[in-house]
Amino acid sequence: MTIATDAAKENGSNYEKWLLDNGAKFNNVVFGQDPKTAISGLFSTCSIPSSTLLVSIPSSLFITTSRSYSFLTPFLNSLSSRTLLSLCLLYEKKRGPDSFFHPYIGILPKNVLTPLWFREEELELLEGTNLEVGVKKRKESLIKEWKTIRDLHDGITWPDYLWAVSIVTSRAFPYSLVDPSDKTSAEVLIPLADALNHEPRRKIFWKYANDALEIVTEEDIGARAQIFNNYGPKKKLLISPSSPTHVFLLSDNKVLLGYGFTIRNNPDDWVAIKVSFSNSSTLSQIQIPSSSQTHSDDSLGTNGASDELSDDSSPARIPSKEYLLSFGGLTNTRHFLFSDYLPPALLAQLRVLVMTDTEVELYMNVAGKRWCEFVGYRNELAMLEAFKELVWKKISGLRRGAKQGKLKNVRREVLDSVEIYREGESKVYTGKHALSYIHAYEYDNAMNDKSFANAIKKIIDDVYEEEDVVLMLYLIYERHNATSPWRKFFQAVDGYIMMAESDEEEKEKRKQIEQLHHSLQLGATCSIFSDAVYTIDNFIWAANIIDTFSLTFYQDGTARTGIVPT
Ligand SMILES: C[S@@+](CC[C@H](N)C(=O)[O-])C[C@H]1O[C@@H](n2cnc3c(N)ncnc32)[C@H](O)[C@@H]1O
Repeated sequence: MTIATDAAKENGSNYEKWLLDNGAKFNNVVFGQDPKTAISGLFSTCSIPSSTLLVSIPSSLFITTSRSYSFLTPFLNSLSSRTLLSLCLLYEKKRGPDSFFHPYIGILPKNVLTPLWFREEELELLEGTNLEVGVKKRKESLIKEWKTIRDLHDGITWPDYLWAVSIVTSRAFPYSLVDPSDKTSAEVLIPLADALNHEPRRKIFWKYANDALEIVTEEDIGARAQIFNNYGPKKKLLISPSSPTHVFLLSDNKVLLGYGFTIRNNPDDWVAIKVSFSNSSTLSQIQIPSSSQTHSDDSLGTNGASDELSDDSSPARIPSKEYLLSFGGLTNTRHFLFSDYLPPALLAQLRVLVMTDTEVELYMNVAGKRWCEFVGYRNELAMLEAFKELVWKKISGLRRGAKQGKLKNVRREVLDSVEIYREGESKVYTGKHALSYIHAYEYDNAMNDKSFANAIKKIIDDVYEEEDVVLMLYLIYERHNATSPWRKFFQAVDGYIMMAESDEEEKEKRKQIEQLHHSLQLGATCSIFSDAVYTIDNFIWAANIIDTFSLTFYQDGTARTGIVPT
């Protein structure tokens, strides 16, 4: 969220005149304020069809490091391009009315509420989130950079520097837009183009032509509607575990860190999650860092993310597992989780992590093209447990952090913004990814089958309370369904018998099942549950399957039971 000052508002008309006098073009577009949020942006004056040029800004209005700023020379090889551009902006600001850019600088916000501007107490609100560690690191590195340049321009204070960097972070465009051959991470400030606010997935196109940046809408815009930019990638990205491109999607961690606002139900939300390997393959040894790394904040363009295995987290201490991981191209332990996307590489890595020695040995001989998609039933269950543990550690960290936040000395806008961010992160962890993976005979599946659900409701009062029984009946029901999607699984476990510890135990189990069978009065109530199919032996079979293959998972904080069939 930017805080527009009165001075900035007053300067608005000067600014517009400056833009027009210097060749900027507005095509049925005006500056305005969103009536609900009071955020300034660009609005249409009439309806605008797709493919229309909205604004055009000549390059003479751009602030770039390629202008001749001689004070930059000693720093060209030592400072980041973002810092260099920040120095140019500060230089223009210090020149006051003598600067050509004075009208532009006058409309820039006095602060940008990214976490770099948070007070100590406000930073506590980030505990347990992806940003917790990233923000501290980012601030430290900025302070270090500031110390190297603070004597320039007759002295640069930390607040001056923070302001300039925040303006660049929240408003600059990648320089490659102006010069596609530029492979550096240089950025450029483009007045007017930076007046557009962000909305995910908006179809807008920027192009550099005739020495000007042109912004073209790729969708129809209604009359007097706000015109949005999409600060994220303009092309649909393939989400691929081996490609870092999906980190360009502007999830709330990036939006908050780079631009100082958050988006409720952001469709582009993701979280970074990291698996650490240790010397043992037991579940308890899975170490999840208290907060996974985050990426450097971003401009209106994109930034890459690098990933390295630290010595500590290297699987090298388990030679055979290390071999399996490198064979499968799975040495990158950082993954990006979306609410509806679970990276296959993460699951494959967890399968390796939880492998027993026997599984490692067997798998070394058979690992082929479909690498680590499935190792075995035991392994699959252990892998899901590991995944659950990993995700639940993150969720409980988020919950703990939410409670710890002290509300004293916390600004309302920061509280609201962080709350939306935390909610988004939590939704990613509790999203459908794990549940869709467990395409199991779980309660919801069963109750989605109408004839089964109707029949069940006749015999069980509280179906939710009796989830296990529903699951047992559903297993038998599906086993006798010729087109069941789980036929392969049924074949694999056809002769499955439960090994009781003793005869006594076996007798006791049988007795309990007989009692259950009797109490349900199945055939008498409903033809679906015919006595010929719902025999005591089939009940025992279903109970065995549940005992062996079921696992508990959590949906919206409630424990549910499911079976992993393949
Ligand atoms: C490139 S500027 C956009 C124009 C800006 N609103 C202005 O008045 O100059 C980026 C800043 O606009 C604000 N912004 C952009 N999109 C927003 C959104 N969807 N919700 C809230 N604030 C937004 C944030 O303060 C962000 O740092």
